[in-house]
Amino acid sequence: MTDSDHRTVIRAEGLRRGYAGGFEAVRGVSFSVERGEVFALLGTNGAGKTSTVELLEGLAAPSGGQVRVFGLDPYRQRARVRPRTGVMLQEGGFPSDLSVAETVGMWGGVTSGARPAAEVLELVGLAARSSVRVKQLSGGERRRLDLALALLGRPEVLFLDEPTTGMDPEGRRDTWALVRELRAQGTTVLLTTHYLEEAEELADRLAILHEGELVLTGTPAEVTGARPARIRFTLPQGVPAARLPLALCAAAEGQRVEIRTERLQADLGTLLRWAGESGIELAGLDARAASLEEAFLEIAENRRGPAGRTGPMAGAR
Ligand SMILES: Nc1ncnc2c1ncn2[C@@H]1O[C@H](COP(=O)(O)OP(=O)(O)OP(=O)(O)O)[C@@H](O)[C@H]1O
Repeated sequence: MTDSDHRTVIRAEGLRRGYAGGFEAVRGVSFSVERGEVFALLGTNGAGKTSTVELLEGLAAPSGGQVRVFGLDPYRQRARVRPRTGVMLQEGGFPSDLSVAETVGMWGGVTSGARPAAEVLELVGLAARSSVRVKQLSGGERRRLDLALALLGRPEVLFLDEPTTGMDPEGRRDTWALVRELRAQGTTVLLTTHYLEEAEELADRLAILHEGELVLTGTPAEVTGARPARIRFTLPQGVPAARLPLALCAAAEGQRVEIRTERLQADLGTLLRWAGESGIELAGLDARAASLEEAFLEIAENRRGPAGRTGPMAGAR
């Protein structure tokens, strides 16, 4: 069975991308995306996300391996693949003197089966800004316009490269709601993001890239579920951490204590009973399951090369 009659919409196998000068930004990446799925590609700055997505979009040919979208080669068979995809690049680059409506109209003119401009502007929450010139839009509004253009052709597959960068929290929530709505209508979404919360909110599955290699793939629950939860608090002066119940695997620095556990509920119960019975107040008590951010940082830390190629941690700021 081929991908074109199968549920698999995107398939990357041993994908490589080298740049002039010999640097290889993508080093043997394999994954697949199923129809109707939101798949997030995460990674530190320079991990190779954009280099990978451009191969999927057919903007460049891989230097090794293979990519298929709808069972087709997106580079060599671009004319057949492109009309079925929507691409939101990191930089839209449209003429800044045109109004929002003119920009959408111009784009619609070269898009087959385009949605009406008013409909697409309504979708991305820009209807009230349609007569404003592009150069007068805020950074977040420009991202919405980028998204509007990507949605014009009612794409089966939507590539979103850092879609909410520059958006305020409300804009981000609106965009998340829109992505969920598109998924509910059957659109497949491949997303890159620096916001781990965004991946946690949206992704059915995710992959973490590091220095051009895929180091982890799974659902958000699989990625975080394999890691311990943690409980943090500060003990009152005069109460040493040595007095904590032995069953708790605690590490202390002065009065500040951190417990790492795979049995969050049981250990939290033990701790609270002990504190209650001893009349001890646990200041700043904080208990939480492992987050995607922790999984991400762990990978980035463990794999940081001696030459320090790894940039600042995305999402850690
Ligand atoms: N045209 C190019 N020529 C040479 N090297 C390049 C080129 N484009 C990207 N690179 C390098 O390839 C690596 C991967 O870049 P890429 O933009 O794919 O990473 P990214 O994960 O998207 O990063 P970011 O999160 O910062 O957007 C980086 O080290 C980058 O400097």
